[in-house]
Amino acid sequence: MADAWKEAMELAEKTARRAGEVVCAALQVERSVMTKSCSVDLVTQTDQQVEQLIIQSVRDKFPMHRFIGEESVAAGEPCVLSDEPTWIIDPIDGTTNFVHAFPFVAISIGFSVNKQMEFGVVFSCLEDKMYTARRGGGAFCNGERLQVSSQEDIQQAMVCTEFGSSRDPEVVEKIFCSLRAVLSIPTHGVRGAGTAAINMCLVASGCVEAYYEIGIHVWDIAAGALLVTEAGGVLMDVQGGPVDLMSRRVLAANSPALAERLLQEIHSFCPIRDDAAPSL
Ligand SMILES: O=P(O)(O)OC[C@@]1(O)O[C@H](CO)[C@@H](O)[C@@H]1O
Ligand SMILES: [Mg+2]
Ligand SMILES: [Mg+2]
Repeated sequence: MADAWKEAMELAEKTARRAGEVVCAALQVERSVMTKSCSVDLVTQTDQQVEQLIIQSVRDKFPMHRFIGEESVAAGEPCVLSDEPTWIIDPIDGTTNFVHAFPFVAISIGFSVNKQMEFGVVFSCLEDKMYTARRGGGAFCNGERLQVSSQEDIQQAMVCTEFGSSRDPEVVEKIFCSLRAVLSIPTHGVRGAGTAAINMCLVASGCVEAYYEIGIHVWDIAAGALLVTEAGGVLMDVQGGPVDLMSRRVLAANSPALAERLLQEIHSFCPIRDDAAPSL
């Protein structure tokens, strides 16, 4: 049976690669750094330029499709996931890495229909790694099939998480309490690429057994979520139960058992949802 979204997925890969060229070129020149929600929540003109490049490329081919783009939302566009075909875009995941030329920077493009992810594309442009997943079609990196780790023992697991961009003392305390608890299980180690999208690709690749974070946004994880499940992994909320892409909480793991063990150590909290009505 023909794949209704084959052309769209091909466009996503082609556009992610073009966007990666823009990001790599921008790394060679001075970068204009601005801030959003706080002094450490960074954005650059390149983020905005890349998002517009992706949206325009899609609009030219699919004028009726909808968008949830990180920088469009920051500029006041609604963050609403409907049943309509919707492109969920993080033009640069790892902007802080990009500003510091820390070599993990990704373009993340997820595609949803009827609130179900149909494909995900994450281009780690400094590594030249194109991660792709099609619902029911598997997950790949540069054409090589991905499979999550088969490690079942949490005490032999590597876990990814991030410190995030909140510097609220209560949030920082919870992040460090979770970090201490996960490390003290003990696990082999905790790592963070500085981008949720690449952290989820590392789970899908079997390089780490799990990734959790509270504070991410739907555009950080939409594409990576499908990569994880198509590579045989699982997604959960950090307190168990099904993942909610708008909740700003995610736990991705190689197996339900390891996820259930890990969530016992996470000190959770509830950020304002991505789809929450804007405060007056
Ligand atoms: O604003 P960006 O760069 O699109 O994304 C923010 C982000 O990189 O920061 C977190 C790490 O603190 C990641 O989980 C998340 O992907
Ligand atoms: Mg991001
Ligand atoms: Mg971003």
